[in-house]
Amino acid sequence: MSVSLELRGLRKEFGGLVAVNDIDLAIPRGAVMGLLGPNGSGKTTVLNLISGALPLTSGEVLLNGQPVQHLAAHHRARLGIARTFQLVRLSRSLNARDNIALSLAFGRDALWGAAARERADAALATVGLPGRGNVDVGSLNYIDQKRLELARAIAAKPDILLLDEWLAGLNPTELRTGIELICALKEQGMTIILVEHIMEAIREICPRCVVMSAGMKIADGPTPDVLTDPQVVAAYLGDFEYA
Ligand SMILES: Nc1ncnc2c1ncn2[C@@H]1O[C@H](COP(=O)(O)OP(=O)(O)OP(=O)(O)O)[C@@H](O)[C@H]1O
Repeated sequence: MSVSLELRGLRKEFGGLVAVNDIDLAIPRGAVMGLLGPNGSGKTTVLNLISGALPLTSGEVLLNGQPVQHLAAHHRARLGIARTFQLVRLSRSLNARDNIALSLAFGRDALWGAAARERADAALATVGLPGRGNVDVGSLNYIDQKRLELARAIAAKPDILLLDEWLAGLNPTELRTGIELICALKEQGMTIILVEHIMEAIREICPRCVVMSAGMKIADGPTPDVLTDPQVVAAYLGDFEYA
């Protein structure tokens, strides 16, 4: 399987703080990987460095073998990197369809007008919001706002989907729906990095997990092995007996 995304010596310093400490990682096309770690371990920063929301201090981000770390976020989006944010970011002055259509105009296919609206409606249907294009974003409940944000991310048909705690804040029924939705995207062959604290979801969705602690990668392997790795348990529990 060819490599879709590769990180080489990825490093981010904020002043004296090393938030991401020389991470190496290769994600094959179609793989679904969980990115775990205690609060503040650097997970969101890694997503920001991949998407281009933040400039890196050193290292490389390769998309399908091509270095992209020098490119702006919108350029990387056009090359096939899409993401959701920890806090939902939607435009409340636009309806659901136009939130997606607007981002498609700047996306990889630069779609406008009827073509963009059609693609937007298809994405809404994929995430369980069929026929809801005209609704005001403000009238959507929390899970539907999350669905809409996901629809916007997948509408551009990205190669890589970065989900930053997309399942956080959902009730148990919504969580089930959310997990099934991500599993359906996985079945379609999308390459996904899932930053998540909900272990039930990680176990169900991700065959592979990477764990970060204090900016470093401390584990990478099959999820059942990683979740029982003493070093990972220690990082989560602060139990230095195992460290
Ligand atoms: N823009 C920034 N400026 C300064 N420090 C930052 C910035 N963004 C993140 N940090 C710091 O970098 C470290 C890693 O933060 P990051 O948000 O990547 O962690 P995380 O693993 O995603 O945490 P959480 O699970 O709580 O979201 C933290 O110490 C954080 O305070």
